[in-house]
Order: sequence, then C-alpha cells, then structure tokens
Amino acid sequence: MKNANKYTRQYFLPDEPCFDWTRRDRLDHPPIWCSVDLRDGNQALIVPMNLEEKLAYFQLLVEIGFKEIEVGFPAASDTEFEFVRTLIERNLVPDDVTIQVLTQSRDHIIERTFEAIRGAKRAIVHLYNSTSVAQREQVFRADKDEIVRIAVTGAEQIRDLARQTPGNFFFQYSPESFTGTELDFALEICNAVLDVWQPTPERKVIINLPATVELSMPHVYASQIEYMGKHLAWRDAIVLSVHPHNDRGTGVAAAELAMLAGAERLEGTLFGNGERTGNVDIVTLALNLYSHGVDPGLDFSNLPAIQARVEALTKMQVSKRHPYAGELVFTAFSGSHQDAIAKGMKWREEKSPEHWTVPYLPIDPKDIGREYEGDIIRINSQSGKGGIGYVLEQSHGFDLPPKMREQLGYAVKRVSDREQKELSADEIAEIFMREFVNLAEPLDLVELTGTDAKGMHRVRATVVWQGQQVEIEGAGNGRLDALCHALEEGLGIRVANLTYKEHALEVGSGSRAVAYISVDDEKGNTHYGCGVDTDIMEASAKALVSAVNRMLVHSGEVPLAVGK
Ligand SMILES: CC(=O)SCCNC(=O)CCNC(=O)[C@H](O)C(C)(C)COP(=O)(O)OP(=O)(O)OC[C@H]1O[C@@H](n2cnc3c(N)ncnc32)[C@H](O)[C@@H]1OP(=O)(O)O
Ligand SMILES: CC(C)C(=O)C(=O)O
Ligand SMILES: [Mg+2]
Repeated sequence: MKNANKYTRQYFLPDEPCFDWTRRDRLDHPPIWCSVDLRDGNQALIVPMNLEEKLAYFQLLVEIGFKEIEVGFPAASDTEFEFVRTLIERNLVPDDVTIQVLTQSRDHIIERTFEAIRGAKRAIVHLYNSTSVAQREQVFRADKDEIVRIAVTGAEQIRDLARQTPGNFFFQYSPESFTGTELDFALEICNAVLDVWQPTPERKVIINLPATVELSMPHVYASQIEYMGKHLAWRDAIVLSVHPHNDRGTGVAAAELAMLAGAERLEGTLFGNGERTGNVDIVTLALNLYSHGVDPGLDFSNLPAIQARVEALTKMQVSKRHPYAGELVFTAFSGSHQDAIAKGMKWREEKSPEHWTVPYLPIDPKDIGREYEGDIIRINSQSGKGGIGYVLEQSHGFDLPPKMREQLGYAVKRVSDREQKELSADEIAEIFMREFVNLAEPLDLVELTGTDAKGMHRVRATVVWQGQQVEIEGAGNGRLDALCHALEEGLGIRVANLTYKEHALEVGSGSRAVAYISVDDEKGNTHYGCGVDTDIMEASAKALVSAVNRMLVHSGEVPLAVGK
C-alpha cells in the first residue's frame, strides 16, 4: 500500500478537551429513535421502493414502535411525493407517530416539500446543507458566509411556509458532512438557523449532527458531539440528534459513544441499510441496550420475521454474521464453544433461570424469536463431544455418560471431516445408532432367559458367534453379571469394570428404555455400547452385547464389521 500519503485527516477535534463522556460506562435509557429507512435507506437502493413497498415498510416501522419516521424526500420523485400524500390523506399515521421529510435549501424544493406535507397532523421538516471544508471548496465553491446564507435562507422559507400551510410542523437542521466541518463553524451555522427558528423548550428544534461520511475513530465523533452539546445556543430548546454512517465499520461504536456524550436522539436504519456501507444499524443499537438490561422501546421479539419483510422490500440481504440478526450469530460449530454453551444452558436451567449469562451468547436467542434447536449448536469437524452430545440429547433424547460422549464425538467428527460437511441432528443420531446401539456383530444375542434363586441369578443365552449358533450359560449376582460369566465361560470373552446407566427415552413415539454400558478390555481400554428396547432388561443386555462387540472390533480381535 504505497499511496498512504495521499490521505490526510479530514476531521476536526474541539480546541478544548471534550472527554467527559469517557467517565460513563453504560447507557441507561434509549434515545429517541428516528428511522431513516424510507429516505436514507431508500435513496441507497438499486431500485428505490415503490408506493406499495413504502407503505408496507412504513407499517412495519410503526409495528416495531418507531415514533419518528423520516418518510422520504418529497421533492425527489412522484413516488416520494405520492407516498407522503397517501400517508396523510389516508390517515395512515398513528397519532403518536411523527413523520419527517428531508429537503435541500432550495426554493422550489422547499415549496414542493410543503405541498407534500400539507395537512399533516405532525411533521418534521428536515433542512440540510453541506458544511465541510471539502464540500465548501469543491461542491459549493463558496465561503463560510455564503454557506451560512444558504442555511438561513432555507430556514426562513421553511419558517414562513410553516405559518402559511395547514398542519403541525416541527423543524430539524443538519449541517451535512458535519464531521468534516470545523467545530466553530458548525456551531456558527447551527446557531444561525436556530436564531431564525427561535425554538422554545416547549417546541424544540432538532439539531442533527451527521457523520455523513465516517471520517474518524468513534471517540473523536463523541468528543465533537459533546463539544456541540456544551456550546450550542438555545440549548434547552434543542434536541441533540446524531446520524452516524458506517464507512469505517464503526458506526455502532460512534453512535453509542455519541449517546454517552449527550446525544438524545438517533437516526439510523434497520440492519444498517443506507448510503455506501450504510447508516448505523438500529437493530444492533437497540439489542445492545437490551443486552445491558435496558428496554430499547422497540419490539424486535420476532426479528426473523422483521428481517424477512425488510429483505423482501429492499431486495437487500442481511449478512449471516450480522449482529443479532445473522443466520449464524447464535451458532457455535467449534467444540470448546459448544461445550461451554451446553454447560451454560444446563447451569442456567438448574441455578438461575431468570438471568442470562450463558457463555458465548450475549442474549437469549428466544427473546428475538430464534430457536435453540438447530440454531445454537451445529456440528462439523470442528465440533466436540459436549456439543455433539447436546445435539443428540436435545433432538433424540439420548443422555450419554460423559466418556461415551467422547467416543461418539470422535466417530461423528470423523464422518464430518471425511465428507467435508455439516451434520444434522438426524445424521448424528444415525451415526450413533450405527456405531453404538443394539450391535449384533460379531456377537449376536438371539435369545436370553433367566431365573432368580436365593439371590443368585442364572441366565441361558442363545448367541451367534463366529458363524455358529451357540448356547451359553452363566450365574452371577445380577442378570448382567450372569451374562458376563456366560460370555466368559461359554465363549472366552472376558470383560472388566462394567459401568451402567439407564433412562427412559422420552423423545419419539412409544415408551422405550435406554441403557449404556462400558466394559474394559484386557489392556484397560474402555468400550461403550448402548441398548434400546421397550423392556429395560432387554435394553441392558443389548447394551452389554453392544459394548462387547465394540471391544471385540476395536481391540482388533475380530474382523472390523462395525464401528468403521
Ligand atoms: C447526505 C444525504 O443523504 S443528503 C440527501 C441526498 N438525497 C438525495 O439527493 C435524494 C433525492 N435527490 C434528488 O432527487 C435530487 O437530487 C433533487 C430533486 C433533490 C435535486 O435535483 P437536481 O436539482 O436535478 O440535481 P442535483 O441534486 O444534482 O442538484 C445539485 C445542485 O444542488 C445544490 N445542492 C445540493 N445540496 C443542496 C442543499 N442541501 N441545499 C442547497 N443546495 C444544494 C448543489 O450545490 C448543486 O448546485 P448547482 O446547481 O449550483 O451546481
Ligand atoms: C441529510 C443528512 C442528515 C444525511 O443523510 C447525512 O448527512 O448523512
Ligand atoms: Mg445519511
């Protein structure tokens, strides 16, 4: 990158330090949210929304709970104009919602804007003109006084038209490209507009300070906002608003720091659609607040449905990694994350169901309409026993002993790695059934009968072993013990250190029992098997035979028929 010296700093810091905001570590209430989806978001689309689409989007914003909505740039096109007229004439704006329209500071554009909002119950007229050094020099080729003149002339025309036009109108001014503007000049031009509009605490004016292009690190923006908040005239009659964009990828950070620095209102869009890299994403900001225990006042409890509607209307896609909304943002593929999540979920269930501190998951996915199943833990070759066991338990009800999870884990990972693909819960269950459950090779238990006498158990079993049907018998202090003796005495198969676990299998149809058994081979290696049957005794015998079969196969004593 040899051309770095082509670029120089284009932003301005206050002369005096403005870092009071660094002493605050959290936001304890939401800002006044203003959606600019229908204007800034819309103007950045390949094909801007048509009338019907804008109406549907407006309805969505109302349902989410926005009370201020910039509905368009009425002078831009017939569609924009018609949309605003439709909202007003069809009385589609709820009483507690204020629409906002944007206008340049040009005669005919302001006039057309007022034609559009005639009769509105409440509308904010948003005037902007660009104030940065680059825009003054290159676009407007005007000095500071001339730029102030543009703003003041527009403000006067708006003041006058608001008096003459039926409706209830409020005012907003944005020094566009604020972040590239010397702060004293930004103050001067905002104050000049305020002098025209003469706001009062009862009828405030919105001063909106946009990072039209994000030029600096976010702490610089925060300092600029703090400086403006401290020095603007008419302070008690102003709502201090911010409008971050995301050119450096720090729009959310800039917005949060700006709010720490005193911004009371925030303009942004759903999922950050907007010019270039987008406006700041209100979904992320709202859910960041939520994750700190603050109700954002916007309803994202069914975020997938909102996302689907936004995608359909804008024809834009939300990235799979988008904060909170992306398809994969609650998903762990990697073993250690899965293990921690599975343990965290269990811990929460048992110890603290009313709080959410599950590792790796900043919020409870259910709060925004996401599911645990298939969403949180997904399995591939990076996964581990914790996650694989969790998926099997959640989906098919098998609660494996910890060491058996490890053996299943390796079996599942091998398949995923070899086939280079993610495995579904059903595929994991299939591997489990194939590798561990009711195994009948090389040893097949055909029939088992038993009797009890004076605390001694006797069994008689018909098995198929090395191609032949054989009758074996044994005695012990329980049925499994007796079967172990029968295997040893009849076939010479010796097992040691048997462990046992059983539970009812609640997932799926019919009531079945499941048993897990481990046995050690002569070298001390442990082998697990599982048995499933409607009868628990049958299930445990099948588990023992399965464990023995895995032992025989994996200790290399018989040809590999299972457990490949
Ligand atoms: C940062 C932002 O997002 S700002 C909002 C931007 N959004 C849009 O532009 C979308 C809607 N815009 C439009 O439909 C059109 O641009 C219109 C209807 C507003 C104006 O159309 P036109 O007059 O045909 O063209 P255009 O936008 O190129 O006009 C540029 C002229 O306006 C001037 N101008 C631009 N912004 C402003 C402003 N805020 N106030 C006063 N004059 C302005 C330019 O200096 C230029 O002047 P010149 O004619 O002396 O060279
Ligand atoms: C019109 C203004 C507020 C704007 O969109 C911007 O500066 O980004
Ligand atoms: Mg913008």
